[in-house]
Amino acid sequence: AESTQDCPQTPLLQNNGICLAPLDLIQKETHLFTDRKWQWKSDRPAAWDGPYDCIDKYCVFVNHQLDGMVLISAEQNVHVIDRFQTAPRNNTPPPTQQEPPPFYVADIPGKGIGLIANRTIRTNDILMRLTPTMLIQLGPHLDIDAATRAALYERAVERIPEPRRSMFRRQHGRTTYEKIDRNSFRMFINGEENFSGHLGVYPEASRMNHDCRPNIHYRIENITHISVAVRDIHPGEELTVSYIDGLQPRAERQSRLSDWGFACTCAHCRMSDAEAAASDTRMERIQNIEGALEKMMASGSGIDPRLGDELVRLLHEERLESYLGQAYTRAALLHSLVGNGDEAVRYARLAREALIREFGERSKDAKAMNLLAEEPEKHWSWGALKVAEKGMEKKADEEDENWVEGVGTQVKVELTGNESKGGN
Ligand SMILES: C[S@@+](CC[C@H](N)C(=O)[O-])C[C@H]1O[C@@H](n2cnc3c(N)ncnc32)[C@H](O)[C@@H]1O
Repeated sequence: AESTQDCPQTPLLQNNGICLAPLDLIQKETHLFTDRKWQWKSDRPAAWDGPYDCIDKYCVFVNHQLDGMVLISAEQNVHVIDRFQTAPRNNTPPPTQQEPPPFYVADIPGKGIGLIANRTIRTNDILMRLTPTMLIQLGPHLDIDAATRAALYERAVERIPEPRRSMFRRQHGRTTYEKIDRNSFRMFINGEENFSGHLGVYPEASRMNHDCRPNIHYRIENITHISVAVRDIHPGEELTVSYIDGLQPRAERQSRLSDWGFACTCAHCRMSDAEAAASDTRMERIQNIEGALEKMMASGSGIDPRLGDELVRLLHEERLESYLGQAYTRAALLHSLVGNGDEAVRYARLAREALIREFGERSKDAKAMNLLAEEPEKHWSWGALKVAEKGMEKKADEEDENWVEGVGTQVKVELTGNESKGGN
């Protein structure tokens, strides 16, 4: 690219009259990988090797304390991950002291391989706690041209130590790119900061097939992937997770899964049309209740705790136990607001348990529900509507507007919550 003839107009790409090809063109033609020195912070974090095979700002790093976890990312993310208190797998008790896993790998008709329970698993049992085999920033996965990306991924996979490399290669998918794309879990390692989005590769967890009514919920805490049972599971049952938002009617779910690359054969998708129609009606009702509750709580008026009871009942009927945390929370708040103390406390206990299962011990909503369960009178919602009603009377008398608005705002903020579900 020495002639200036094809140069773009921008002077930024020119250097002393010589037109430099844009970076992606250079990469496309030469697969120009470079090893680098640490640049972002002067100290190299002790657990990390690299940076290797850099393309633009993305390099390969290896963490030799986390069983050789391979990271493809911008260097600053090494420092983000380095702050996490992540237990390496090899710090788990030696195999002789470990219980054998409560599942085995088997061929599942129509689905490839999957996991089957070999003994009874109880609700809230944790089945797997995994550090990633690989972590890939979304940037290189989405932005680098396909040929360079394929070469980069091959180099990165070569750095995974055995036996994890073979396990990676045994995953579903024809190419390395497909194995990453079809099996990984989307995650954010640094909240909403730039460059936070990553794909986590956890081959042991990826053996779980999809079910629209899963018995396993997963969450990712920092970079640790945790699988928890959402109901009791009997020996011989398949362990399943949901790859999509499960609160959708059958046609919508199937369309999303077909975008994902397969036709779902789970029991819920194979139901008769009559059963599916009844299920879809329940799903519609769930959506309508959710909408009504949002409005109710935002306005702070017309609070009807029976809607909370119905929401919880419908989720149980639909076997959507992985969504119970928020539903129990809503039911607890509705009952608390109107002063139904016993019901509020009962739901708050259930909410606390479900929220810890879904979001972990550090869940803020679980802490709020713990307060409502243990010291209800200290919770903001406790009988608040009665107080608000008194306030309304007061407002009518004294034109005191701010007071009632304050209650409405608080209700809205508490209910919306900011904890989100995990997802592929
Ligand atoms: C993450 S992998 C799960 C493990 C996979 N069965 C294997 O053999 O490695 C996802 C793939 O499994 C298959 N699969 C998962 N859930 C399924 C389902 N409910 N119905 C049909 N195929 C399914 C699809 O081929 C999908 O692309």
